[in-house]
Amino acid sequence: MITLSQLGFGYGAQAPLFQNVSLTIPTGRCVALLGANGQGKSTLLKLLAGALTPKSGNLRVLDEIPRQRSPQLYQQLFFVPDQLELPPISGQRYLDRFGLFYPGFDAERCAQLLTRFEVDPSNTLTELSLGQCKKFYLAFALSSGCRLLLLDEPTNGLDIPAKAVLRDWIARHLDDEQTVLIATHQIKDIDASVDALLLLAHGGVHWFDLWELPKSVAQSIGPQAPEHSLYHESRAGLCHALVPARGTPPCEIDLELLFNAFHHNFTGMMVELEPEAA
Ligand SMILES: Nc1ncnc2c1ncn2[C@@H]1O[C@H](COP(=O)(O)OP(=O)(O)OP(=O)(O)O)[C@@H](O)[C@H]1O
Repeated sequence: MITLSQLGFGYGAQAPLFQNVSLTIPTGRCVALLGANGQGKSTLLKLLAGALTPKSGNLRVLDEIPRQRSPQLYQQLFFVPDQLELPPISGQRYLDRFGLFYPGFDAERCAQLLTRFEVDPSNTLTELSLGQCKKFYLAFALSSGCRLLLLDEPTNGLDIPAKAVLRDWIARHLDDEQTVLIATHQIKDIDASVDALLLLAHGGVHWFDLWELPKSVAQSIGPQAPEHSLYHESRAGLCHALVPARGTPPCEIDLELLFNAFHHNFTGMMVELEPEAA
């Protein structure tokens, strides 16, 4: 589905953002792309979408080289950027015109989503609020039938009901042939929907399969950090810790805790949890 081999990229003369990154993202997964500000989340999505050219290495997306921007790839790849610029036409006209480009576009599903998002497609796109624009474009993306959806901060500007609609759609309508990559700082908005993480930290890209993770790590909450804690932090007077699983029944891991552990480059944690490449 997506393969990065020895990928390198940096802007101009700036220090490289990615160096020798090799990774495979399998088909059918819903992946949260996490990283502190400036770690390269949007850049990675733009590389995958063919908007930027790698400086070294190889990148393949749906068996294509994204930078070649083939119509075959773009019929199956939908990129929702953080900032949208839509033309001064009605939403319906936009869908009638650009929906034709996507063989799997489902106009009925799009209309249903727009109703659930409470966006009227007869309105002119340039007259929509930021959140309404986001909802419109997300409804288009989610009903495009594309095999790869790249969503950059999709919940930014969305109201609370719309976030629930987004989560529900991902849980119920994503099929085995579709992959979703979601760059976000709002992991709690989508944590129930994702089944893998890509963490950008310390110049590396770390893959976590959330189906596999509970086999190696567990979470404990108590008055103090357990002796074998890999990482812990205090929240409202209680200590939330990540500990080696050691045969304990699998439990849900707080993804913010996991992110913080990596962000603070807790060396023991990195050694214990460094995942196998997918
Ligand atoms: N067009 C550009 N030209 C030069 N540098 C850029 C450009 N776009 C991004 N950068 C730099 O590349 C780095 C990564 O930017 P990017 O937007 O990919 O990070 P991000 O992880 O998405 O950040 P954020 O969480 O703040 O959205 C930043 O240091 C940024 O300043």
